[in-house]
Amino acid sequence: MRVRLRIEKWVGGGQGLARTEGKVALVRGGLPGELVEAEVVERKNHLEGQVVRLLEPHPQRYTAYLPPSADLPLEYPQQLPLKQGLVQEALERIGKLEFALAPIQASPEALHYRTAAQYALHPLGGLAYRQPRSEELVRIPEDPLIAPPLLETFRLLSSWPLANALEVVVRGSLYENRTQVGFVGGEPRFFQRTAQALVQEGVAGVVWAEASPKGRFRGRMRALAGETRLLEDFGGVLSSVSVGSFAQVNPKAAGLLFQEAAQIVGVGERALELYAGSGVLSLHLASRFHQIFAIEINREAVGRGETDAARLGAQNIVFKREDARIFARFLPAELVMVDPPRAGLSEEVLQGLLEHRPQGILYIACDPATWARDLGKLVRGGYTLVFARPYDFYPFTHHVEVLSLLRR
Ligand SMILES: C[S@@+](CC[C@H](N)C(=O)[O-])C[C@H]1O[C@@H](n2cnc3c(N)ncnc32)[C@H](O)[C@@H]1O
Repeated sequence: MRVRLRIEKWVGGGQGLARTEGKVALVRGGLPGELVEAEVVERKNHLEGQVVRLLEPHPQRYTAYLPPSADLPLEYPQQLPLKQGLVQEALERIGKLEFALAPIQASPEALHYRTAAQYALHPLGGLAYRQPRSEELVRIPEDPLIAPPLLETFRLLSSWPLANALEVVVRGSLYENRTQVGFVGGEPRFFQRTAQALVQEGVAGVVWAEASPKGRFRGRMRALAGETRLLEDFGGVLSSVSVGSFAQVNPKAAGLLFQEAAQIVGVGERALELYAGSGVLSLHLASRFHQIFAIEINREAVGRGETDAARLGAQNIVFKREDARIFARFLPAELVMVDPPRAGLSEEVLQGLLEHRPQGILYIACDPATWARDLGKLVRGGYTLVFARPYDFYPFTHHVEVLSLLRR
């Protein structure tokens, strides 16, 4: 059904909220203040849909080309109060907490900031994005969100027939000004010659990964050509990254967050970092604690962390390839730092924190909703929220990171 809506505000997940005939409508593709025409369907308690026509666009709507993943087409300065509002609202509505956030930290670059990107391969050649919630592929001629080292790789991959892969992943380093490429799907032998050619063209390394139902790079992987790791600068700490496991995609913005985290945690005997990745945060805190345990489930990330700590002489960081749920084995610790995936903390980790009650909990989050849910439980369990600041790691999208500190 087609309706005319005035978007009142932006809510979690990048949807515009509007009201029509006593009902709430949540629609994608609209910005606060805009008058739009939307195609909506009836859900249990609300309407849901997609903007099909802008009747009165936002005066600061961003009109240059953006890929479909960029769901916040607004001039950069206007994006920041929206994101601040999303986090503040999550804290109040989901966490049931009254707390004034510190002002959002903008990304040092509004465009060309991403050092990692995944694309589908279009059957007619070229790189594509899958439309949200559909299998439809949209060919993308350029990607203004990717950082300079990735631009040449994007161009190379766009011009080559890569029909055997399901997806291609690019990871770059600003520090080295180079990239790695990962092909997902098909068989490694399909990509051998392409991998060698890419390395000849200046790509640092190429890997292949099977299309695993467990997720990207969670199944078999094989190095096809060149190097498997690059060094990246995260706020003055040189840490390794690789195409096959997690690393922050906006190193300049993440570097600012790690630096502020190191300033606010104080000093102590022992700290634990859960969901540590390759331990970049632990490396930032190495001089503040006598010993740090970095707990991470991904073997490759743990391997990179151990190599980084050895290269940087941080002998007091001990990596453990473990599930965060067993963190209590490494207690007591004055500080527990967590940076979980979007789902937030598992019930076991939350209960463990409430039972063992470390003095401080540093919580870094990439999903304000699950962060607010977890913070509500920690505060009702006796912790006080003493600091929280949103960080914009992902300009032109609804995503926002948060740095926060709780004390008991
Ligand atoms: C959001 S990333 C943060 C990584 C790191 N702190 C950083 O900034 O680079 C989340 C990390 O948690 C890891 N992870 C996911 N589930 C886990 C679990 N149950 N136990 C331990 N680590 C887990 C992932 O492999 C990933 O490296």
